[in-house]
Amino acid sequence: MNQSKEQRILNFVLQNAVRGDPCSVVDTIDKYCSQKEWAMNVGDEKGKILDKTVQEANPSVALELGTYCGYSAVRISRLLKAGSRLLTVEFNPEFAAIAKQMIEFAGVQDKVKLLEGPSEEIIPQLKKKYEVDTLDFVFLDHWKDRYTPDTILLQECNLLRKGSVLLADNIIFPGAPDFLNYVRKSPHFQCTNYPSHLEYMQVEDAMEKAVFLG
Ligand SMILES: CCNc1ncnc2c1ncn2[C@@H]1O[C@H](/C=C/CNC(=O)c2cc(-c3ccc(F)cc3)cc(O)c2O)[C@@H](O)[C@H]1O
Ligand SMILES: [Mg+2]
Repeated sequence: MNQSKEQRILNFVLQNAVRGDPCSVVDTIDKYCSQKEWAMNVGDEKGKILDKTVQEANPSVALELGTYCGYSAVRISRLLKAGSRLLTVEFNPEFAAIAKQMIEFAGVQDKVKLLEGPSEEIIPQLKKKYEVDTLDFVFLDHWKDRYTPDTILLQECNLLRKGSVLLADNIIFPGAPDFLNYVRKSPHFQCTNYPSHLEYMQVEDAMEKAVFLG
């Protein structure tokens, strides 16, 4: 049976990137998805905003919702200091299997824990099952209509602390209007908008940073 696009992306990385070099994995995925097949990785332009936000937060414990092929998991984990970790959540078993191989090829498996399942089930398990106290950084890049319920769930599970940084992809395209409304209206978040472009395209997009105020 013919391969999925995600399998083709992984194969291109396995054949063209440098094993153990996360930057080469990120660059190789960007090369494939800009020249051969578009895919919903955060990409290099928004990826630079992600990099800066991660470096500023310098998280000990980070969470990603929506692993997909592992592009942003590799991108984030390459910036984490020794002893820090990224927990990334993916409920599609095929994508999880691809991402696992991508993470291992990049050599960041010691910093990244891929949690297979839906975020609404995983988030309430983070404290007890995954020994999380609070989250320093959260990257939201899963279904856009789930950003708000999961942000509320993170608060209900006491996983945010004063200064926890949330960064959301696709604020303009495909858009996350209820999330934008929620965080910008909430007295518990200080928001910053970062205009950019949709990955591999000239379409407008943006990222939103929401810092939890406690
Ligand atoms: C049910 C909610 N909980 C979830 N828990 C765990 N994993 C989840 C969850 N939702 C979705 N996922 C996974 O996250 C990923 C989904 C991401 C959704 N992203 C988009 O739809 C998206 C879409 C576009 C886009 C842009 C322009 C287009 F013309 C078409 C698509 C661009 C992006 O940057 C995007 O992030 C998948 O791997 C999916 O299996
Ligand atoms: Mg996205």
